[in-house]
Amino acid sequence: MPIRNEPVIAPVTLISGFLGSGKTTLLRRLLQRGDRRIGVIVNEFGALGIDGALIAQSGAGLLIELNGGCVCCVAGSDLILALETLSEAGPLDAIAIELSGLAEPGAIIRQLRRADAPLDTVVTLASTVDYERVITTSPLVTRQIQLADVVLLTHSDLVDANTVQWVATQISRLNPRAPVVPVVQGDIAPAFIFSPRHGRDIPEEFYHQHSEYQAVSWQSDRPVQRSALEQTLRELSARGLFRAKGIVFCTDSPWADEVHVVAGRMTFSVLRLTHEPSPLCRLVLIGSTAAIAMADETLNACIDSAERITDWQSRRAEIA
Ligand SMILES: Nc1nc2c(ncn2[C@@H]2O[C@H](COP(=O)(O)OP(=O)(O)OP(=O)(O)O)[C@@H](O)[C@H]2O)c(=O)[nH]1
Repeated sequence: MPIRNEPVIAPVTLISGFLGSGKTTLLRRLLQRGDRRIGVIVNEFGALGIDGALIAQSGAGLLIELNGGCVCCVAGSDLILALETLSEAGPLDAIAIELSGLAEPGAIIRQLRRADAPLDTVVTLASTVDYERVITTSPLVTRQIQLADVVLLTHSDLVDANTVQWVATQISRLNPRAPVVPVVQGDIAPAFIFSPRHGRDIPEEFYHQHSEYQAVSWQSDRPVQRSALEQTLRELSARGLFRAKGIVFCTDSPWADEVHVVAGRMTFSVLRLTHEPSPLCRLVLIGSTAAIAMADETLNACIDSAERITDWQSRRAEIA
C-alpha cells in the first residue's frame, strides 16, 4: 500500500473579529495585491457561503469554505483537513483562515496546536463604529481582542479622530502586547499581517462557547424590489438583526448588488459578476431570535411582481 506523506502545512494567519468588523474586506484587499500565494479558508456561521463567493471574485486561487456553524464548535476536524488539502495543492506562502464573527479564536488556536499546525499571526479586527455597545454586550469581542497579536481598527473613516484614539486606548488596556492600527477598507501592508509571532499562553476561559445569536439563510431565484428589501432590512434591524450580507438582484438594475447590514448600517454596492449565480439572490442574516423568525416571510414579500420581473429580464438580456 502506498504511504501518504503528511503535507507540510503553510504558516497560518487567523483573521478574527466580530460580525461585520471587516474581515472579508481585509482578505479581499490582501488577495488583490497578488504578491503572495495565499490559501484561504472561510468559515461562516450561516449555511449559505457569501464570503467565499466574494473572495473568489477577488481572485483567490485556493479557497475552501467551511460553512454552517463556527469552526470552533462544529467543524474542528474539517479545519485540519482543509489545511492539509490547501497545503497539498501548494506550495503556499501562507494560509489565511477567516473565522466567523462568532468564533472563539482560543478554541481554534487550541485545535491548530493539537494538530501541530504552524500558527503565525492572530489578527483581530475591531470596528470603531459602535465599539462601546459591542464590547459591553458581547464578551466574545473582549476575548477576540485579548488573543490578538495585532488589532486592526476598522471603519476608522466613519468616526472622528478622537473616537479612533479612544477605542485604541481601550483596546490597548485589554491587550497591551498587540499593536493597534487603524485601517480603512483593509488597506494595510501584507507583511504586517503575514509574519511569525509565536508564544501564546491561552487560559481556559478563552475556550468559551457561544452564542446568543441565531442565523438564517434566505435565497430566491427571482429578483427583489430594492425599496422593499431596504425597508425589510430596516425593520429586521429594529427587531434585533445585527448582521446581514449577501448578493441580490434588484429589478431597478441589471447588475447584482452586494448587500451589507452591520448594526443598522446598510450598504448596497454594484457587483459585476461574470456569470449569473444560482440561486440568483442569497442572504445570510444573524441576530436575535425575533428578527430571524420573521426573516424568511418578510424577505419573500420583497420579491418583485411577475410583470416587473419580465421587464427586468428583457433589460438584462440587452446587456448580456
Ligand atoms: N467605511 C468603511 N467600510 C468598511 C471598512 N471595512 C469594511 N467595511 C464595510 O463594512 C461592511 C462589513 O465588512 P466585511 O468585510 O463584510 O465584514 P466581515 O467581518 O467579513 O463580516 P462577517 O463575515 O459577517 O463577520 C461591508 O459593507 C464593508 O464594505 C472600512 O474601513 N470603512
